[in-house]
Amino acid sequence: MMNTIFTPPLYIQRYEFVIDFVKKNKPKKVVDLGCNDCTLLRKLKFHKEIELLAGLDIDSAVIRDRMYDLAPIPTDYLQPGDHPLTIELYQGSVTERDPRTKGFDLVTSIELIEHLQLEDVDRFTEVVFGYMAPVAAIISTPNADFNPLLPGLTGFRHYDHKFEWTKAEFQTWALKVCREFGYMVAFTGVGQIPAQEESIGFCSQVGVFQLDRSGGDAPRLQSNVTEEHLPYRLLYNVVYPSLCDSNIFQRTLVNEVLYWAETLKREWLEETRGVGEEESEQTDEEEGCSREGMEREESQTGEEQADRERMEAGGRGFEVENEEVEGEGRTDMRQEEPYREGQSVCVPLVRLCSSPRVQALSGTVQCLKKFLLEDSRVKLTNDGTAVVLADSDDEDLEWDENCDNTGTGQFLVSSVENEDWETELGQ
Ligand SMILES: C[S@@+](CC[C@H](N)C(=O)[O-])C[C@H]1O[C@@H](n2cnc3c(N)ncnc32)[C@H](O)[C@@H]1O
Ligand SMILES: [Mg+2]
Repeated sequence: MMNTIFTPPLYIQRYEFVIDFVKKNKPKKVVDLGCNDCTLLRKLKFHKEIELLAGLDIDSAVIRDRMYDLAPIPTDYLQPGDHPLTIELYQGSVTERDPRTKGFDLVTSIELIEHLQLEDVDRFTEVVFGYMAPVAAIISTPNADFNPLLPGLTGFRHYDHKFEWTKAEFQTWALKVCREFGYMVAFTGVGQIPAQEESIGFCSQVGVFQLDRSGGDAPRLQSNVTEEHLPYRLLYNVVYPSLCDSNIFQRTLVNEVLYWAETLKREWLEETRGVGEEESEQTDEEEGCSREGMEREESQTGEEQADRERMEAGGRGFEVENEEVEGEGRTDMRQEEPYREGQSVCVPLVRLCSSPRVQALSGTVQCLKKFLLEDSRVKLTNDGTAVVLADSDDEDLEWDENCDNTGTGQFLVSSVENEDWETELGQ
């Protein structure tokens, strides 16, 4: 009923209120008490600053209902985020203390307290503000003063509500919390009817509590439970892949480098083949001379043009002009093109940095070199300035031990890597 008179619906406005707070305050650890089917958690999951997102509800069935919607999706593996994210869902009561809920930056309790008996509200108050002691807490509950404006409402707004507080009652409770536990509170809310009497306030009243650090340490409740006592039951726990994990970082960078190097190689082979055909009537093509062909400015194709545009779009891609690149000191754009060495094609690291993603991951050519030197899946030239690839269009078929002049079998390894991905993604 309530939702029909507000646009967007009242429950959405409550979630948006929390999301706006998160955007402004960037908490790293957030726990939602009375998380129900995790709707708010699903929205918060996209806020990159959050590193630990927890949910608690007394009703395990309602959590289980959609908890797997919080699982990482294939994109999370293919493009891991910069920040770590752990999600934990617990079944338990807000009236009990569990050490896993301590140390949070933000506790949210949206339309929960009115479902508790009043004596349990006292326990909730002690647990949240005395024991969990978050930096901030957002508590929302119906505003009984607003009820006369709700068409057709007799009694409470929901059959399970044990009480509905007026503005004055909510504020009395909140100010007592502040005094006892060392918090400051701001009163606000969501859901207003235009031209309503201002004194009535919002349909859902909200208290935003902030730990008051001005007066030193606030009094904290002594816990009479041992820290080993874990009354909440962990129902679901997932750690998202992130670039903070060095294995994931390395794998992401190598995949990106191999993909981009193969793309550049293929484009370059197509271009040199075109040049080769033009020149074939005049000269016998020798191995190693294709690079000269590429240096012919007039041979620029549409793809090369696109490449150069990509390089420019990469912005920092060619800061390498200021960097010392070991070996030949390549600073000439033309010398950054792939070149042939025996049966291999070498793609300069400088050129690979024209991929904005490779650039963003590695930072500089020197760092890229360092990362790749540590990885057996990538073969570098002796001077470490270029990635060595098999000189063929279909490396899976043709890059066998006979043509692997590097002895690393790098593409066999990298295709195993691809199979790993498929297993991981369940494809
Ligand atoms: C009205 S729903 C609100 C759900 C959600 N916060 C939202 O805004 O959409 C109240 C939730 O609190 C949960 N709940 C009730 N008593 C609880 C308790 N003692 N401890 C933890 N959760 C409780 C209920 O199971 C229910 O999911
Ligand atoms: Mg309610």
